[in-house]
Amino acid sequence: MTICTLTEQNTTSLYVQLISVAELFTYLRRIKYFRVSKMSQEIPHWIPVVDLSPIRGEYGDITKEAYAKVVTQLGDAMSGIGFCYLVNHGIETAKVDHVYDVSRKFFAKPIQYKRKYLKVNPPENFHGYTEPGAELLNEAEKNSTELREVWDMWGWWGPNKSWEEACPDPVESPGFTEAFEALRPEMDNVSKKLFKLLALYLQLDDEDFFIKRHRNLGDLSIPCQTQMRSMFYDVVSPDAKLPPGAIRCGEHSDWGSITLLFQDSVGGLEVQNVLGEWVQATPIPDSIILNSGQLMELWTGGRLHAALHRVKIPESADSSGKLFQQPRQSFIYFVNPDGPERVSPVLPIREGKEELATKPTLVAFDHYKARIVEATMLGY
Ligand SMILES: O=C(O)CCC(=O)C(=O)O
Ligand SMILES: [Fe+2]
Repeated sequence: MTICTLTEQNTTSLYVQLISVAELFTYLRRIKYFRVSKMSQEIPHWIPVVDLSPIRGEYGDITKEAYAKVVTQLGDAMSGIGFCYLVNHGIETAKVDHVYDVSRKFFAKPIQYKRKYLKVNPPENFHGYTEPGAELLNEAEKNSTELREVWDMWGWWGPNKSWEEACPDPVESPGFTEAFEALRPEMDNVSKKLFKLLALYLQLDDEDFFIKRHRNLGDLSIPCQTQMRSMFYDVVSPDAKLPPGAIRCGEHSDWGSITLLFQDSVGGLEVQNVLGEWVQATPIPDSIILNSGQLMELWTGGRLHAALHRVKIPESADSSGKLFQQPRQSFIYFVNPDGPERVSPVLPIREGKEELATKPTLVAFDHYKARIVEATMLGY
């Protein structure tokens, strides 16, 4: 009996010595994944594509039968890797292209021009321009440098500067503000449909649970931190000395309810799956990438998890064999609950997400402000 036990122990320790620490880590995560994943049959090694054509059109016109055609696919994706591509989402391509166009023109302007629009009064208000390196989404890597520059278009305006004062000069940047504003109702419409689908998937008692907590969608008078964010990742010259830990966007999870992301064809976005592996979010033309944020994770007891993601600098060989980086443009609609909303789990805590049970109830406004302070300590 004793000999047998010793032999087992020896075998185990020998095995542990033979496999690398990295393999051990992956192995442990895998065990944990199989324990936590009762809903998804597959290990998420890719980002699923969800076709929204059954629910094209106005939120108010979509039937239960139409939602039923999409609900499982969307919900499985969001409770699996936590990310999916939305195709046939019905958002007008011309409006999306217009935002790309005005964004590229704005970011191409001299830094002196862009600095006129630096954010005033964050975290109370987060509208305006952010210089490269001034914001750090990866709170754990305080010494890294995130190379993106950002324009944030706050939705609710509150007691701050007037809209006209805070937006780029209409002569210097014609159509800039209008492009974002034209897209906003479209984003609100698709967001409401997604909230309906998620509530149906999760079988919440009230299928309008999320809708009721995002009345800011379509009503700009409601205090909230829903925002559009346009991001430009400039070319880095092959000979440039990058600061240590330079990355386009450090690993992080988003802060709010859901995120809708448009990216150009350059790529570089990666999503971490439950095994700790980085999965490429390869650009799919005309798609939107959807993911859930920290408040959605908390609300759903971890059923919809806020996956870590990052944007690496893509490198490819040019004719001289040097590495070069391509510029990249993306933009996001970050959907957040109405500001005073108090968020705590409404579903049983998912296995593996026990830490959520220990979190205090978060007030949407306070949570977002705390995240802004954390991310912007360097730059403002
Ligand atoms: O630019 C991207 O593709 C992603 C940026 C991002 O994840 C963020 O700003 O939260
Ligand atoms: Fe993000």
